[in-house]
Amino acid sequence: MSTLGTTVRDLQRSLFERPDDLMLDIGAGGELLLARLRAAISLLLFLLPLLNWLTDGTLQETLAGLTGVILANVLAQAWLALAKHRRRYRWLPFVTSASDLGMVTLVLVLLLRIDPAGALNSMVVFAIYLLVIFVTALRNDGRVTLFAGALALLQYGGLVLWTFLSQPPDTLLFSPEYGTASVSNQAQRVVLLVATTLITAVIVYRMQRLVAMSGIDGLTGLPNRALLVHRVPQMLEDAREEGAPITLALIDLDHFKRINDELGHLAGDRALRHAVRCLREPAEPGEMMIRIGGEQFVLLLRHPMGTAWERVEALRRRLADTPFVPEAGEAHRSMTFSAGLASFPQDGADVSSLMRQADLRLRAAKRLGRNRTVARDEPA
Ligand SMILES: Nc1nc2c(ncn2[C@@H]2O[C@H](COP(=O)(O)OP(=O)(O)OP(=O)(O)O)[C@@H](O)[C@H]2O)c(=O)[nH]1
Repeated sequence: MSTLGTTVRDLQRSLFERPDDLMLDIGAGGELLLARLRAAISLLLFLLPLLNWLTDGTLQETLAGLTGVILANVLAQAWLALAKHRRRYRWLPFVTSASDLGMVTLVLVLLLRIDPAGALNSMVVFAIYLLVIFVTALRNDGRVTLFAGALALLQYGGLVLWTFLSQPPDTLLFSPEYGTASVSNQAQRVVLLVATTLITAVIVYRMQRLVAMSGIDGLTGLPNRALLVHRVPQMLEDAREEGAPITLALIDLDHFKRINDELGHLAGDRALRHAVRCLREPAEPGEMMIRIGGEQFVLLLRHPMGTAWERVEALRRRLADTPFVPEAGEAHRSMTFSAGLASFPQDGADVSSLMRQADLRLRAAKRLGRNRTVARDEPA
């Protein structure tokens, strides 16, 4: 029961809360993929007015179709340009979903004027509502899925209601090609919209869980090495464009083997969690800590070298002043770390050169007696 409760709470969080930056970055990749697909499909749509003209359609119909397709292409190109932009626009998935749904509703309104029963019974147009909701899963953001589902319900439900209410009483909405549009078959479609929204929301939730599981270290709850490889290069790229400073600190706990040897591996795990709590609890905005393996961590600071050194020194003193208590009543153990710093772009233009430089300085810190932060090259 508690597992079910936890799942429901997690699901709620994934649907209503803003996902973290990693999730949003993955979603921005999905948005770009979708924008490319939309642009390609919009180009293909030019075939429709052409075919209409070739198959003896009226000039008025062809021109109306052409105007619609041009509008779809202009929008698709605008969304593509925004999705490609370096700056991630957090509102973009909401606006593009609304625009896609708006286009479907526009087509439906035009069809309703010609053949109301045919418009309401057309499976092709209705299926596009379902597709638009379904592809929100690529944005990795439950709020976008709920938004698209609610908007589709509002627009489609509104059109159905308006169509039925605007008919004279006892009129049968019938189309020779599409049959009768009845209240019950329209109600089924509304249920289908709700079901698609819920299924898509669950897919988003599962995708978020998978990303979290593959990118988070189970022992400490910190992001793991995967984040260093996938996210930090983009962070450096953004810093380069903005001319913002970034300093990478490579942190290694001192004599950690002794804790394991003397107190056992489980106490060693608790000591690791204790150290991480000490280093994380006063986290500054924009600061990111990654467990890259064993008792080694990378701390990314949005500061130039001098300020970063002061910050890491403050953390070092904090850990040294907060002893680890293995079990209630047992003797306290003092813990310390050594750190090597490298700043971007002076010490390296990419993650591996920054790591190499920070590692050299970390080794120097260990050599010089541990429990210190080294920010310059020391003679070997
Ligand atoms: N309990 C526990 N121990 C770990 C974990 N990961 C790595 N270790 C231990 O961390 C210790 C690292 O030892 P060393 O690399 O020799 O370094 P150290 O003892 O910290 O010494 P210096 O780094 O030279 O100060 C090893 O005993 C590993 O078994 C973990 O997740 N849990």
